[in-house]
Formats: sequence, C-alpha cells, structure tokens
Amino acid sequence: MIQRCIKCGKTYDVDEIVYTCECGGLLEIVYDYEEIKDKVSKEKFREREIGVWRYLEYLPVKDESKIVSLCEGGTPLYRCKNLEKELGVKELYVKNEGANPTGSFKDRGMTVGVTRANELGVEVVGCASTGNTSASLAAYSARCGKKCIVLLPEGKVALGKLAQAMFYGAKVIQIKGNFDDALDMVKQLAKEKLIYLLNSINPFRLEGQKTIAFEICDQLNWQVPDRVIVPVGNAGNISAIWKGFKEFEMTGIIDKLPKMTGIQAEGAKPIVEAFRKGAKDIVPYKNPETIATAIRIGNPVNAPKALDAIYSSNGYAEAVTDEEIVEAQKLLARREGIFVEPASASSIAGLKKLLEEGIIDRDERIVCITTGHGLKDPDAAIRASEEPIKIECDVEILKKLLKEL
Ligand SMILES: Cc1ncc(COP(=O)(O)O)c(C=O)c1O
Ligand SMILES: N[C@@H](CCOP(=O)(O)O)C(=O)O
Repeated sequence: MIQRCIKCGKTYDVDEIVYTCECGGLLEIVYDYEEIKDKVSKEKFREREIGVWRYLEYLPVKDESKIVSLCEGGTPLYRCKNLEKELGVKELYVKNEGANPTGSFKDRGMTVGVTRANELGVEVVGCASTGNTSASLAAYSARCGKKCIVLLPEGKVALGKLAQAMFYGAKVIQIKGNFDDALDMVKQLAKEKLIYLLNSINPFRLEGQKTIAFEICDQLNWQVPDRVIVPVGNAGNISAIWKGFKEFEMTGIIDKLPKMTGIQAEGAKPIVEAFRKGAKDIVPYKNPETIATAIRIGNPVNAPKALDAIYSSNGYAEAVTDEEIVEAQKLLARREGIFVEPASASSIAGLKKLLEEGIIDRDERIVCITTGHGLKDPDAAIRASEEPIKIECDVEILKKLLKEL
C-alpha cells in the first residue's frame, strides 16, 4: 500500500503525513490488487455486517484495534417506482446517505480518516466545512477523544449542521469568507503540522467514501448500474465512488463500470464548465452562490480526480438551478418519502434535466446518490413549504379540512 501522485506518479510511504505531491498533484492510495484478489470473495463480504468495514481488505488500515466507528454505511438503496413513472425511466434507485450516523456520506470518510489519525497518534484534527464535514469530524473525534477545530463560512451553514458541530464539542470558528477561504486557512495549519487535516484532500478519507460503490454493487446483487449520479461540491465523493467501482472491477468482483455523472449548482459550477470545454482544469469561481449551501464551493480541490472520473467513465456533468433543486427535493419527499437536504436533491434534479435533454437513455439502470439528510437544513425545507393551517380547537372545522385532502 502506497500513496501515489495522480499527476507525476511520485510515491510516498503510507506513514508519511502528506496531503499533496511536491509537484502539487493530488494523492491516491494504491494497493496490491493481486493480493486483495486472493483474499476477497462475494461470499466472504456477506459474512460481515453491511457497512464501510465489510470491505476491510480495500481499506488503508494496519491496526484494526485503532478503528473509530459509529456503524457508518449500510445505507438503504431504495428502488423508486413512483419516480420511475413520474420521470419516465426504467430502473431508478436512490442510495440514501442521509441515513449515516451524523446524517451524511462524510461519515464513511471520517471512520477511515479518523482511524488514520488514531493510528498516527495525532492529537488535533481539523477541517474547513460547509457543514457536513464538520458535523462528522466533530462526532468521530469525540468518539476517540481527539481535539477538533472546524472552520465555517459565517452565515452559510445550515442550522442542523452547525448544531451538530457545536454539540459534539468541536471548537467552532466562523470566518468572514467562503468555504474556499476556510480551506486555504486550514491547509496552512496542516502544512505547519498544527492539525491533521481531514478534508477530502486527504486521500485516506476518500478511501472510506469509495465504499458507496461497493455497497451499490452488493445491494444490487453484484450487478452494476449503467449510471451513477452524484452531487458535486469539493468533488471528493464522485472521485472516491469511481475509485471504488474501478477497484471492484480490478479485483474481479464486477465486470463493468458505470457512467459517472456529476451535478453542480448553477451558481457554483466550475467542473461543469470545464467538462463543457473538454478541459482537464477548472477556472475557479470567486463568489459561488446557491441555496444548496453544502455545494457552495468555487474551487473544488478534487477537480482533477472528478474530471478524470467523468471522462474515463464516458459520463457527464450538468448544472441545475436552485429552483430545480427545490422542486426535486419536494418530488423525492412527496413521491418516495425520502427527505434530503437541497444539495442532495441536485442528483434528482440533474437526472430529470438529462432525461429531458436526451443525454440519459430511459432504459438505463440508474442510481442517484442523495448525500445528506433533510433535517440538516430545516430552514430550507420550511421556506419551500406551505404554511401550516391554524384553527380553533373545533372538530367540525377539522372535518371540513379533511374533505379538502
Ligand atoms: C450534502 C452534501 N452533498 C454533496 C456534497 C458534495 O460532495 P463533494 O464535496 O465530495 O463533491 C457535500 C459536501 O461537499 C455535501 O455536504
Ligand atoms: N460539503 C462539504 C465541503 C467540504 O468537503 P470535503 O469533502 O473536502 O470535506 C462539507 O460538508 O463541509
């Protein structure tokens, strides 16, 4: 197992604390896949609880006694027949990552990233966040008694997420800037070795997130979807999921790969713009803006990995408006009973748009990833809903209202 630069190929020992290559390239964890192939089987996976650690052989952990877990992963993969009818698509699933312990997919990354911190014996962990990363890191660091500092863009973090980071006991710092500014600041702390950085620039964290791909295959009884649609912000998740599918293919668990499709918000879409030009690099947004605060990111650190996932898989990238996001959020709640936060609904909004544009074939087997729970952002949900009706304590009035249902 080594850390390898995706740009120049330089390798680093796994025990070295390094976030990017000296050439500036992103790092990834590379394993001996022949060795993994000999150790794993579909039957062996099934002997373990479903969740991140079912796929232990693919995870960068040397000392299992150091694992920090809150039973993450094992999230439901819902077949969505009502939406299939509504949108006119043959086979649609939603992988609901809001069902994780702190309500987002970040827990998959944190169980591995914080385990890594535990193995290294670091005392202070930190991150910049639009909310979910901080909630998750605060919980996992509490679980193993580490100090935690989180930097948030003031006034732009959904209430539920802020409450979580505060309540789990992290040192919460709000800055007068956006997420990208906050990330620059914590990167500096990490460079000076003052914190162990657990944003998705850390390749160990992404190893946990790739288990979304493993679980999708497992839950579909080892069939592979034609397409996976993912909301994109800092672009770690789509990159990690793609790595997961590739590793399952390399080790003989599956025999095909899905088209990776990334969805950004209209006001924060540097990856979509790069994709439209066929470029490998993005032009960052200085002032990203969207109701989906989780993906309000102008300079996604994992853009090179995400663009590679999209190009190599023959996938696609599209942007959706805030109105389309809210409409999709309601659709998912009202047709399927799945309540997600706005950023999560962008995968559904993107699906709808790409079907209408004829980019997605209606016969495809599709998995949309919904990344965070609806209760993370109660303000957004209330703003998008009708006011509750207020009445006197009179059952006759109530009966009249019942008839209007
Ligand atoms: C709910 C939610 N959805 C999507 C994203 C985007 O994921 P990524 O940054 O890995 O692209 C994030 C955070 O980044 C998030 O919190
Ligand atoms: N939406 C994210 C933004 C940070 O992304 P990360 O994957 O690099 O930690 C958040 O929840 O903070």
